[in-house]
This record gives sequence, C-alpha cells and structure tokens, in this order.
Amino acid sequence: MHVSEGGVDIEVPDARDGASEGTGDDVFYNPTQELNRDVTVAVLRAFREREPRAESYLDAMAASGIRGVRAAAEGYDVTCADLDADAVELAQSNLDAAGTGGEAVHRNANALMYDSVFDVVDLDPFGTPMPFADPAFANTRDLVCVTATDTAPLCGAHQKSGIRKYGCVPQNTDYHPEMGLRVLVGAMVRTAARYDKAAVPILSHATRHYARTYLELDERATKADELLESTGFVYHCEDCLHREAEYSLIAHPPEECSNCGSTRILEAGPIWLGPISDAEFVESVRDEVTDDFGSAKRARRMLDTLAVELDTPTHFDQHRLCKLWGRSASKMEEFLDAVRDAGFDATPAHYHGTAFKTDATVAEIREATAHLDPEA
Ligand SMILES: C[S@@+](CC[C@H](N)C(=O)[O-])C[C@H]1O[C@@H](n2cnc3c(N)ncnc32)[C@H](O)[C@@H]1O
Repeated sequence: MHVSEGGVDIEVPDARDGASEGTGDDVFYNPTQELNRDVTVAVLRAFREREPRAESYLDAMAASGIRGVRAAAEGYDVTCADLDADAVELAQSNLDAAGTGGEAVHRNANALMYDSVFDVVDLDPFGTPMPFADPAFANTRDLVCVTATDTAPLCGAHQKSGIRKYGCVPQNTDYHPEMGLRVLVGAMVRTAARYDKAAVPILSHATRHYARTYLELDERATKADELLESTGFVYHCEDCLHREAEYSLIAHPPEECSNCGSTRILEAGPIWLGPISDAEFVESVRDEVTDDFGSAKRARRMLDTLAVELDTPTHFDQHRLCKLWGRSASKMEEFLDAVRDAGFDATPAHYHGTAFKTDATVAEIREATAHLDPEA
C-alpha cells in the first residue's frame, strides 16, 4: 500500500489503524504516529540550525524506513537499521524510490551503535527504549531522539515493570503523562551520565500512546553532574492530591501530607524534575512545521502549548480536582484566569484539554477558584 507523509511517498505492507504495538508478521507501519514523525522532521530542521555539524542520522529501528526517508529528504545522511530482513529490503527500496540517498542495513541496532558514530540517533522501538539507551549515549555525537510506547510501566500503572525497566519507582497519579515523561527523561539522563555525558531534554511530549523526548548531548562530565541535581522525588498525597518535589538523590518523604495530614503519601523517583523542553528551541521547531505535514494543525497547537508550558514536574487535571471538591467544572480559560488573578502562574499543559500546570499548591488552587462554583 502506498502512503504519502510530509511530501514523501513510501510503500508499506498495510495500514493497521490504531496499531500501537507490533503484532503479526508484516513490516510495521503505524499511521497514528504521524504527529510523532512530523515533529521529528521539524526537530531535525531546527536542530541543524542549532548544530550545523549534524549530518548523519541513524533510524535505528527503521521498519518501513519512513523516518529515515523523511530525514534523508531533509538532506541528512541516513542509515536505516532493522533486525528484520523484510524491513531492511522495504526500507532500502523506499530510500531508492525517493532518490534521497541513504542505506538500509540488516543489523542489530545495538551492535551498529557501538560500531559507528552518528550525529543523530533515533530510537523508535516496540515498548521501552531502555535496551538501546547505553550504546546510543555511549557513541552518539549530538542528539538522541527517543520514543517509548510502554506508557503503563512508565506512569506506574504497571509499577513492577516500570521499576525493572527504568531503575526508579513510578507512581500511578492523576498526572500520568507527566510522570511517564519524567521517568523516561530521568532514566536517559542517568544512562548518559554513565558515559560522562549530559543529555539535556530540549523537547519532550506525551500522548496516551507514547512519550517522546529529544536529548541534546554535552560531553562535559561537570554538566552531567549538574543535570543529576535536577533529578529527585515527588511526594503525592492520595487524599487531597497535594504534591511536593524534592531535588535529591536520597528520598526524605514527609510522614504526613502538609496540606491535609493524610499519611497516604506516594513516593515517586528518582525522576527528572527539571525542564522537559527548551522554550526557545520549541518555538524554532514550531516555525519549521510546514503545511505539507498531515498533522500540521495538531503539531502547531501542541508546540504552541509546549513553548509556554510551565516547568513544574507535575500537572493537574481540572476535572479531577473539581470532582474531588464536589464542584462543577468551568471553562479552562476561566479556571486558569482565576488562578492567575490570585497571583500565581498557570498554563495549559499539552497532554489534554483539562490538564494545566501552576506554581500554586492544591489548597491555593482550591481557594483561588472557589467563586467559580459558589453552590459547592
Ligand atoms: C516500532 S517499529 C519502528 C517503526 C518506525 N520507526 C516508524 O516510524 O514507523 C520497531 C522496529 O524495530 C525493529 N527492531 C527490534 N529490535 C531491533 C534491534 N535490536 N535492532 C534493530 N531493529 C530492531 C523491529 O523489527 C521493528 O521493525
């Protein structure tokens, strides 16, 4: 079947609508990841402005080669790798048909990444990227792009699996997309630090199906030390949804919630507590989204939100709060204006329409918005 994405034409076996995991024998192609790939192309365009020496791009888990072909169309010197011989054949024929240059190789991505140095490496596996993280950070020069589709382990819904994969304790909270991203980024930062490198997240986003982060590499060990200072713990009250962050590699959980006195405190960490994106870079990526992207409208909306999203390590969900307080929900802008009018910062969060970030505590949000439903 023929697919056209971002002005690039490729052949794929069939489009399995809604597929998010590899099932069956066909070479994998997931149409629902188009936004992920569109943003990747915009990142590759913006990144070259930031780091002009970036030329080589490894599509480490290529499948049909759609990412590699799209990167090659942007002028990158592309290698597509896959363990599956049928995928390699298809990726090579897609590269050839596009006339962009580029080579598909039948290699285990881990062996290839240890053998060769690439400027940009893109990890897009089934499930967790952790089995590929070490060679990616050991050898890549400039940028590592990472998708994780194992959202249940990442956000703590499958906690034991999350602990095994990511070497930290994730917790299932009302801010699970944020938890997932911060578990993922934390694990990437720690992996890079093993090689005395700093992996700085310059753009990260999450949806129901996956988390995606772009990490710029800095070879200074002192910078890696600095980044580790932005990892730590979140303490979450299961009763009133109050949360606190502690920047430390050693946890000192409170015995009780400082807001409601409950002892039902969840402890998550060590996770990434610093910024998940660089606002200036996000804006430059947004400017690189072009109308030929199938997801142009959604990508621009998401990047606009991300560019101004606060750096707080957790987000709130207005509906969850209002349900807890026995109130009816308000329009999002009205709700956020009330929080701002009380002197706090508040921005929508890109995860979904009722998610927001603020520097106000749960008690301060409650007080600031009480007048919106005086009956409650
Ligand atoms: C989710 S698919 C990649 C999708 C593709 N990047 C896209 O955007 O459509 C994962 C691919 O990784 C390949 N794979 C799994 N383990 C691998 C390994 N160790 N080295 C290289 N490829 C691998 C699988 O054969 C599969 O084609």
